[in-house]
Amino acid sequence: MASGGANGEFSFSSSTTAAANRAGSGRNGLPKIQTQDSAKKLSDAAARGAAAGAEDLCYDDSATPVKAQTLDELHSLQKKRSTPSTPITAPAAAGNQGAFFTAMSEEERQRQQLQSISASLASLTRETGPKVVKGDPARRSTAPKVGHVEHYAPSISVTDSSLKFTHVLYNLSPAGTYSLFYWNLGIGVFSCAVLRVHLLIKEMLYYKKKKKIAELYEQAIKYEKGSFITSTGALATLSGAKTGRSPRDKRVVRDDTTEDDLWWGKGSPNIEMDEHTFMVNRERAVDYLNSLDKLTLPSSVAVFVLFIHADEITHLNPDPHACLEHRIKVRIVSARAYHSLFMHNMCIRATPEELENFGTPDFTIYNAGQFPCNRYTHYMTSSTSIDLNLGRREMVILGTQYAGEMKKGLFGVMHYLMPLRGILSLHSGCNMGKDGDVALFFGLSGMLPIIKRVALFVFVPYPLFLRVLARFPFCLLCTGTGKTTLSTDHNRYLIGDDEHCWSDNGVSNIEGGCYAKCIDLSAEKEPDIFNAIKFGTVLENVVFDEHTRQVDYSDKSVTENTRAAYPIEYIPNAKLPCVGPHPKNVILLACDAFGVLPPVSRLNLAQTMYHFISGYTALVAGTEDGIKEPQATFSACFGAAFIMMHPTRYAAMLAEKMQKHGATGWLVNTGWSGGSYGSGSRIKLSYTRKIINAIHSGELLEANYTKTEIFGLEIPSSIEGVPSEILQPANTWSDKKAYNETLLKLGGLFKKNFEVFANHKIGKDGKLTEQILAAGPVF
Ligand SMILES: Nc1ncnc2c1ncn2[C@@H]1O[C@H](COP(=O)(O)OP(=O)(O)O)[C@@H](O)[C@H]1O
Ligand SMILES: C=C(OP(=O)(O)O)C(=O)O
Ligand SMILES: [Ca+2]
Ligand SMILES: [Mn+2]
Repeated sequence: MASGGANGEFSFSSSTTAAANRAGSGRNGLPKIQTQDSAKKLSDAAARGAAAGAEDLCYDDSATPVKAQTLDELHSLQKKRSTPSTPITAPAAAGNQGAFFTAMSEEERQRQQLQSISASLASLTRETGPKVVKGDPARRSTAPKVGHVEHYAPSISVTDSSLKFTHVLYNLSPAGTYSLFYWNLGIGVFSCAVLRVHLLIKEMLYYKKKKKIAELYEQAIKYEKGSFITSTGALATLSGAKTGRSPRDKRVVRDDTTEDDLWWGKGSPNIEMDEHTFMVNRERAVDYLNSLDKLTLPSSVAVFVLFIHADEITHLNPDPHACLEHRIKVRIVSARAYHSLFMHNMCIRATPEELENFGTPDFTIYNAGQFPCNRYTHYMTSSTSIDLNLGRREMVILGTQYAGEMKKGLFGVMHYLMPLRGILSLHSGCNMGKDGDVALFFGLSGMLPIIKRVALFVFVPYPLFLRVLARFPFCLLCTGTGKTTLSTDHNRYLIGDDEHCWSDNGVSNIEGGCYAKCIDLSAEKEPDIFNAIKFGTVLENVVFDEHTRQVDYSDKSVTENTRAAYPIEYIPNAKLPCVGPHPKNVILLACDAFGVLPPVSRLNLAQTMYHFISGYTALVAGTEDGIKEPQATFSACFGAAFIMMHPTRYAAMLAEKMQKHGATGWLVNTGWSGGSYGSGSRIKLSYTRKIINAIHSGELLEANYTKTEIFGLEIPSSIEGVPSEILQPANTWSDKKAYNETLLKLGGLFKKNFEVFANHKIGKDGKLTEQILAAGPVF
């Protein structure tokens, strides 16, 4: 089946003799491409239909059943002792938001912003846009400023919702803080000669941010049960019944545009819906949001997802806004301050000037997560639906409050838009050494228990559905593979922990913040992440001591997927702006709970592609009777849940870029050693860090290698600081027979998973294709 680039140097042919070429495809088996300008756009026809006969690839997902049966129980889990006693009183009227801009009259600016918000919230079928009022209804003292738009409606009828005001909180900012910002800027300009410029930027961003955070905290604490300030100043919150993403409820509108560009059918993560159903859900979300007393729009209405082209940014240029070419202006409309603060932290924050000139958003998210979708609506299979409409540039969220849906939803949008521009979107962490050497860390999302028996889901009307969710008999628990943990490295500059782009000019972060797992977090093992949990950080689903407000990171009472979302400048050595040159090392992370993959192996290009397309990690299945066993998971491109086009399209782009820029591939097992889950143990994080250091420094390129059986992986004989015996998995298993059986079992699973990719032909040259097919396990 045709799939891939019209210009493609890369192709996957259905060669069955590929294995025969294996011997010749050692690590030097592939010549480097010398092309100068080979960032070729791959044909739009690439993705379609390619998955025929595929197994379902989208395994790395589904929402976590929360460990509570009622809302009260959920809230009681969060705190270690009694119920909260501190009365929350509304702060004395902060007055209305101050005027920071003089170019346009404040009056006019507000009127325009309110109108734009009203337009976003307008019902498309009934009355005009809602009357939008700025400010918290509880604080309002003066006459409200009202924004209102006329809307072309097929038939206008008036309902109660059109008679009420919708209160909108945005650009939450007590007047005066900006003067601090400008004061700081002044000092900054003065002391520029002595201070590193990026430190200044960090500080300025900090002050700019602070004002917004304070009010979002107040809103959360006042209106959202389960919101507390922890001992380090973070905002602890609960995400409700869903404590992980729900990829099986992620739907994409299939229309004329997406029909050709996107990957549909078996194996694809894009579950289709039609335009009409999208509009039904959109209307449902908008009606819900308008029925509320107030809405919060994060950090002002305008949150930028800023995406920068590295070429126009020399690495000393501190201005992250220098290049606007690939950024997308996103408006997030949500009911919860928690969601606003989350997106404020995770997106690239706009400057005051950008907010002033925000105009119409490029993309809008309607987050009505507290409200379920209606199962009588066509296509709906549960009370959760995350709906993407690329044509309308909108996303609607119903039935899940897990904030990660928003960030990963936008990632999906980038996975669509960027490849169309010849830019590769990556589900990877990224950091850079002092000498400018960049490393990418690919790995599957972790901590996403899979509900296996979805059929057991019995619909009970909200809010009783918590009871049902708690009763899933079987789920898979997996841990993260290490993107966030390993890219956050005290000796290197952090470019980002999760979502990047690789263009002709280098790498850039899509986001402006990090989303770290907190389970078992410790200051000793992960100091930078630990210290980033402070004022401004959103702390999801953690348990804390009611009196000391100290978080117990080992407590899994609410969920194992506890999370912290913080702005990237909370990491002391963040690289701002978050861009870097072309990667030198591409590290594929797998948490192998079978314990048979080596802690590190060097990959040739064909092997890198094989493992990139496979996207392996292992989950640990927990059953009701407490038996736990590893289960292989394959997720193409280490993120099948987020890609929009066929995996081979991204893989071909990665191969081309790695060849062109001479990047080396590595496979790092951050999982088990000395036996499978249950008998062996997880490789120590300190060892993995030593291994990663040896990759960064170039030490590992110089090592002596031996090749393994079955997978044909090249293992170094020694690494400074790591016991040599653990480098060869065979040595660490006491039961050699069990080792061989497990190795063969895993090899078989890889083979079976890859079958579906064997029939892909991209472009004319089948050479790399054959090599990739030969680069998997052979036995
Ligand atoms: N050897 C190891 N390498 C990497 N992470 C480890 C290791 N051992 C334990 N961990 C833990 O595993 C988790 C990795 O998760 P994370 O870095 O968030 O993954 P991702 O960002 O890829 O989803 C962290 O909680 C980390 O502390
Ligand atoms: C951000 C997420 O993933 P990760 O585990 O890759 O950090 C998520 O799943 O919500
Ligand atoms: Ca992820
Ligand atoms: Mn992560």
